[in-house]
Amino acid sequence: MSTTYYISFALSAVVGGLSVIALGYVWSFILWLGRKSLEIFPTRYQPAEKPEDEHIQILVVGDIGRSPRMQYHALSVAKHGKKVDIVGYKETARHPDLIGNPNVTVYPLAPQPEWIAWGTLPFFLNIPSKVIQQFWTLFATLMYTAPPAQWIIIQNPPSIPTFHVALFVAWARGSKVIVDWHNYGHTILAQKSLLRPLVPFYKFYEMKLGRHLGNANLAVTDAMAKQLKAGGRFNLKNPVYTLHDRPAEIFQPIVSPAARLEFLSRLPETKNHARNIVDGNLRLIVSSTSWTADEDFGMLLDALVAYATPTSAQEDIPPILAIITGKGPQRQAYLDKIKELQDGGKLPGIRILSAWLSNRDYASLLAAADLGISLHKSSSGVDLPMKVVDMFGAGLPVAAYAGFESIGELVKEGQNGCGFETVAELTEILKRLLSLEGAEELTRLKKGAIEEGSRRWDEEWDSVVGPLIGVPNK
Ligand SMILES: Nc1nc2c(ncn2[C@@H]2O[C@H](COP(=O)(O)OP(=O)(O)O[C@H]3O[C@H](CO)[C@@H](O)[C@H](O)[C@@H]3O)[C@@H](O)[C@H]2O)c(=O)[nH]1
Repeated sequence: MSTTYYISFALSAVVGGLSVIALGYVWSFILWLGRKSLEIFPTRYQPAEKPEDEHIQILVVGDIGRSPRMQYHALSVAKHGKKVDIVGYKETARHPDLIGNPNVTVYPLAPQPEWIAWGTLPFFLNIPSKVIQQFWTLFATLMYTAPPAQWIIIQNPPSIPTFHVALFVAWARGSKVIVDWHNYGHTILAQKSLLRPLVPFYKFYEMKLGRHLGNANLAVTDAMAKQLKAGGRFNLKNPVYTLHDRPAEIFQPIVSPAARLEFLSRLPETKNHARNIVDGNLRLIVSSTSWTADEDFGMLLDALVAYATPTSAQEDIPPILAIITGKGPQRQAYLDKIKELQDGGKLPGIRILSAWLSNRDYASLLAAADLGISLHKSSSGVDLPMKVVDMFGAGLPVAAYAGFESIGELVKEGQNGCGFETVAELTEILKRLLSLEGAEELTRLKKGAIEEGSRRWDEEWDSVVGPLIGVPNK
C-alpha cells in the first residue's frame, strides 16, 4: 500500500469525525432554536384549583409608590387572600403594607437607560428610543415575566402604550381586563402646549381601544361613568361601575392635642413651630401634589401674597406655615418662584416649605394641619383629587378649586370644605377660616370632613370590585 493511500485514509477519517461532531452541533442548535421559538408562546391562564392561587395583576405604567389607588387595589386583593402581581416602575417607596406581604409580588418595569433619560440623543431619535424601550419592557414583562393573570386591573392614563399592549397580552394569555379610568390621557396631554397637535390622535386611540379593552370598567366619579357608559361620549362596550376614591386605613384623624403636639415636634418641617401651631398662634395649611400642569400653584402663591398684604390697619391675620408635599415635574420651577417672593419680602408672616414624606408621616401631617388646600383643576372635568380624599380620611377640612363638574361628588360646600374659583375667593377663605372668628366654622367643617372620610376604601372596594373579580366578601 502506498503512502498516499494512508494519507487519504487518515484525512477522510478526520473529515468524517469532524462532520459527525459538526452535525451534532447543528442538531443541538436546531433543538435549541425549536425550544426558543416555543418560548415565543407565553403561558396561558388556566383556572387555579384553589381560589387563593388565582393571580390578579395590577398594571400601572408609572411609579407604583405614587399611584395610591392602584396600591389600594393591590392591598384589597391581597387581603382577600389572592395572589397579586404589581407591574409598574419602582421609584419611590411603596405602601408599607405591600412590603413583605406574602401575597404580593412586584414585577418592575425597566427604568429608561441614562442615555435616553438624559436626552443625549437628538430629539428625533430620543423620542422613538423612549417609545421602543417603554414598549419592550412593558410587553416583555406582561407577556413573559409575570405569571398569567385571571384579571388584569389597568390604570388609565397613560393610555399609550398601555392599551394596545394590554389588549394583545390579554388575548394571548387569556386574561380578563378591568380598566380603571382615573382620568383621560388625551385631556392631560392637551395641557402640554407643545404636544397639543397630537391630542386628536391620542383621543382616537384612547376612545377606540378603550371601547374594547375592558371586560369591565371602573370610573372615579359618577360623572365620568356617565361619559364612559354605552350611549355616553366614550360609548364603552362593557359595563362601567363607579368606584369612588376612599381613604385608606392609614389616614386617621388626630383627636388629642397631645398627640398632635407629639407628631409636630417630631417632624423636621414643623418641630420648631409645634407649640405655636397647637396653640393656634401659627396656622398650618397643607397641600399635596404631583406638581403637574393640572394644578396651578400660582393661585395659592397669589392668595398667600394677598393674605400677607393687609387691606386695613385693623386686619389681624395669623401667620401661616404652608407645607406642600409631593414630587413632580413642575416642583423646582415653583420653588424658585416661592424663593423669589420670599426674598422680595412679598410673604411676611408666611413660610412655605416643600417635602416628600413617608406614607405614615404624610398621613399624620394631614391630620395635624388646620386646613387642606386642593388646586386640582381636572383636565377632564370629571375626575377628583385623591389628596382631598386623603385629607377627609385624616379629618382635615379643605379649600378646593371647584371650577369643574364632578367636585360636588366630594367637596360639599359649608359641610366639609369650601370651594373657590379665583385667587380672591381663596384669599377670602384663608382669611375667614384661619382667623379667630372662623374657629367655629372650621370646627364644623372638620366634623363634616371626619364624617365624609368615615366610609373607607375597603367597604367601597368590597362592594364594587370584589363581586366583579369573584372574591368572597369578608
Ligand atoms: N408618601 C407620600 N405621598 C404623597 C406625598 N405628597 C403627595 N403624595 C401622594 O400624591 C397624591 C397626590 O398626587 P396627585 O397626582 O396630585 O393626585 P390627585 O390630583 O389628588 O389625584 C390623582 O388620582 C386620582 C385617582 O385616584 C385621579 O382621578 C386624578 O386624576 C389624579 O391622577 C396624594 O394622594 C398622595 O398619595 C408625600 O409627601 N408622601
